[in-house]
This record gives sequence, structure tokens and C-alpha cells, in this order.
Amino acid sequence: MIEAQGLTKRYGATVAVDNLSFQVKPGKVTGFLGPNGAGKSTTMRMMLGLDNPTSGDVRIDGKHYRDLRQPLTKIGALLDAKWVHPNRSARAHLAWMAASNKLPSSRVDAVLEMVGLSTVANKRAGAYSLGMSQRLGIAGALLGDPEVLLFDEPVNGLDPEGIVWIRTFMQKLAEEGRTVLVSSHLLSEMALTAEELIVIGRGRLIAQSSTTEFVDRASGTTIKVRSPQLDQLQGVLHEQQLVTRLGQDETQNKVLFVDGNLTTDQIGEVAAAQGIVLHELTLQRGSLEQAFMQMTGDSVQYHAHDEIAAVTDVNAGAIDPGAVPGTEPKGSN
Ligand SMILES: Nc1ncnc2c1ncn2[C@@H]1O[C@H](COP(=O)(O)OP(=O)(O)OP(=O)(O)O)[C@@H](O)[C@H]1O
Repeated sequence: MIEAQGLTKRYGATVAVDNLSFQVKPGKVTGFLGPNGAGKSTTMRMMLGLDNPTSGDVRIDGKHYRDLRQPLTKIGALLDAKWVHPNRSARAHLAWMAASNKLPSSRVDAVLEMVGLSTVANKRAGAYSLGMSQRLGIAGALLGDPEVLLFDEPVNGLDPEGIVWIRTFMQKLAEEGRTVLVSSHLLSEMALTAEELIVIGRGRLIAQSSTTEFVDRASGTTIKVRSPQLDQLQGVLHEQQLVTRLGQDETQNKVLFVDGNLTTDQIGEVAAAQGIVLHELTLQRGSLEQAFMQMTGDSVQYHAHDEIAAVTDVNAGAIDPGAVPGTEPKGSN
């Protein structure tokens, strides 16, 4: 388990990490999500004792990294896959790591096997593709068979096959009962990889929740209605305290947008009860990445305690297809 408490890091006038408190639990992949510059790498460096917090602290199973007796047996990390000496082979690199950390040399072949590099283990690491370098980095993280693993943007620049491999591998490590924290700036990727999410923007905590809950809240829905009796329908819906807006769709038709995560069935029934003719009833979902960028981006600063309000604002923005590029029709339900 990793626990951060009021973790803060300033570099001069820049507040890279701002009063972060969270827990990362074993047995599941936890995504550490935020746009570039949000403070993910700085937080991970502080977990590994590579940077000191300005205030607050972060502990691994109750201990600071510097107090761990054999750190690699407790926590392993992949921060930068390309830090390996290019003229060293994967095997030589891991053997050096094992020797300098007093780990049994038998672990070298074990981790090479785990990450699928056994057949190329004697080739120089400088000739490796990015995908192979990432695997070597993961092998290094696993050398001490640690309970806690940190991966900083491990799928950046990888092809789809490499991405799927890393995703599956992380899930397997979590299933073994390990604590797995993986950072990313892509919500779409984390939605497929992580069970839990810690979301930060500008160094601050925006949300900590299950991925499903976060995605549901971030991707608000709206219903588009076309009808020759739009004004009448709008009046009826207003009477029911529903939020609606008249507008135009992409083909310049006059339409009514109904907010509030309703179903098309509900709107259809209201219309039928009033004898209102409908020509179209479509459920639209806001673009997830767009909503996420609005929550974490530069334009608005959100705070953890404003989380619900922030998500509500995002949903309100996402109902207007003109305002939110990527709003996609999803068909009626
Ligand atoms: N050593 C440093 N000196 C000064 N500023 C720094 C330093 N390290 C990070 N920062 C600043 O702190 C902020 C957070 O950076 P950090 O690298 O932790 O973000 P990140 O979420 O990991 O983003 P990325 O994915 O782009 O690395 C940024 O504004 C960055 O410029």
C-alpha cells in the first residue's frame, strides 16, 4: 500500500504537487491520471526518494523509501525505459542491478522470461525497440519481486500490440496481489487498464474513485429531440424541472437538447402522453477525453472538494455538440 499525506513539492515559484493525499491499495491496477505537467512524475519520484517533498509525505507500507532495508524487494519502478547503458545487453544490465542490490542472480533469467526477452537477452540494449526497452525496464522493476510497482507512462509511444501486452501484464501483476500504480495522460487508456483512478490536475487531487464511477460521471449524456412541436415539448419538460436548450444539429435542423442523464424512453413517454409527434430521439454521449481535459486542464482549476460540481459543469458543456468537438450520437436506447 502507498499512502500520500498532504504531499507538496515546489520548484521555486512552480507548485508541481499541491497537498496531495491518497491511498493506493494492493490487488488492483490504480491509474495515476493527469495531463502533461500535472505532477505525476514528481509524485512518483518522491515515492522513490529521488526528490524530497517540500511538505507532507509519502510512505510505502508505512515506511519512507529511505528507511527500506532492501528497497528493490519492496518497490520496483519503471520511470524511464531508456536509461540503460546502450552497449550493455539486457542480461548484463539486470545482472549488474541484481549484484549491486544483493539480489540472487537467479532472478535475472526469471524476470527475462516473465517479460519475454529471454531470446534477445544477450543483444545490446541500445539496439532494442521502444517496446523491448519498456519490457527491459519492467524486468528491472520486477527483479526484487516487489509487492509495490510504479510505472510512469509505460505505454507512451508503443504500438497497439505493445500497449495490449503492457496492459495485460500489469493486470496480471495486480491479480498476484501486488500494488500497481501506473501513470498516464490518457483517460481512454486508463479506462481499459485500471480498476481505480487517482486523477490530478495542476498538482491537485481532482478525484479518487473506481474507474467505472469516474467514467460514468465524466461522460455525461444528453438527448437530442427533433419534432414539429419542439416548443410545446420544451414547455412540458420545463414543467417537470428538466434542463433543455433549443439549438441546431449538424444538418441545421432545429432540435431540443435535454440534459440530465435521462433515457430516450423517458422523453418518448413524456411526448406520447402529450400527443407530441417525434421525428428523432437520440442519446448523445460527450467525448470522454474532452470532458477529462476540461476537468484537469489549464482553463479551470478544480479542487478535490469541488469534484461533483466540476463534473456537473463538464456534463453541462458536453451536451452542446457545437461546443464540444467529438460529441458523438450513440443511437437511441
Ligand atoms: N526539477 C524540476 N525543476 C523545476 N520544475 C520542475 C521540475 N520537475 C518538474 N517540474 C515542473 O513541475 C510540474 C509537474 O511536472 P511533472 O513532470 O511531475 O508532471 P507530469 O504530470 O509527470 O507530466 P509529464 O507527463 O509531462 O512528465 C511541471 O510544471 C514541471 O515543469
